[in-house]
Amino acid sequence: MNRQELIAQIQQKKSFLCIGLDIDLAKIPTHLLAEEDPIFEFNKQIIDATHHLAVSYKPNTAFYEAYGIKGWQALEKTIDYINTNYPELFTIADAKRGDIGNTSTMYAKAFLEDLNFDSVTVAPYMGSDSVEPFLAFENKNTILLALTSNKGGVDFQGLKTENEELYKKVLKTALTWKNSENLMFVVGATKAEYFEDIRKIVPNHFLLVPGVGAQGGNLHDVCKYGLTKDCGLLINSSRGIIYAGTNENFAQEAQKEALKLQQEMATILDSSW
Ligand SMILES: O=c1ccn([C@@H]2O[C@H](COP(=O)(O)O)[C@@H](O)[C@H]2O)c(=O)[nH]1
Repeated sequence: MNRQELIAQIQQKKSFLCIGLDIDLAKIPTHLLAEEDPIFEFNKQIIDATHHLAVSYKPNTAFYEAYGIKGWQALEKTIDYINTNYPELFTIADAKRGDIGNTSTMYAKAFLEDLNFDSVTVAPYMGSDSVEPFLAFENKNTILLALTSNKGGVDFQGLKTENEELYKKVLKTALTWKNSENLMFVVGATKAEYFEDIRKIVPNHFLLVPGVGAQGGNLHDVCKYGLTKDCGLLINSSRGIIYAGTNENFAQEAQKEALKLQQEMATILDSSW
């Protein structure tokens, strides 16, 4: 999917919501455990109930890898289901990969080619040659960790190097890499006070913003400086939406939570566009 298609979808749905599919078998309704593939069945019902309110879905691969081969198969079925039934949706493999060049090429192939996600999250720690194999994929996005939502995110990302914080150095350096137009950046909603500075460095790139909902980040605080003329934001909520209900009505409960966020987003977009 290209940038214009993503922006068109945001405008049409008045939403920049990304729903996280972080499946924990201990948290899904117990009646689904009798299904042959409970993870896929859960995802399918969540996606069917919320696809008109969201522009993106983000399975975090940890929640699939943890269930071995069955988990990986559920991930494959989930991405195939989205690509077949809702091809307009922007898909993110939240895998946080990155390694020496030839290994990164294999990671990129696995997520962007074989599984056919639109994007994958990547850690910048190993530098340019660990990220450029991802950036080489046409019409795909590499979402680089910049300033993460967790408390310890600032342990390293906030360290000053050459008189500026490491996360700023990551943003500036990444812009010099080949195919940098294929970059997006992860910035946590819990770090809203940093968005003004971040937008000065990356005024046009999309930011994937996790941390709204269960982690306590606030949508309006993020939008104050994060929003651009093209929106420029994908706001992720995982647990806050998918585990809103615990019984047979779980998909409807998830839809209600997604609708609340979408309505807030529509108000924000209406007042800024
Ligand atoms: O800085 C980061 C980067 C990634 N994440 C991931 O996003 C979701 C958030 O889930 P919630 O349930 O909405 O808290 C999860 O997959 C994280 O691993 C993040 O939270 N922060």
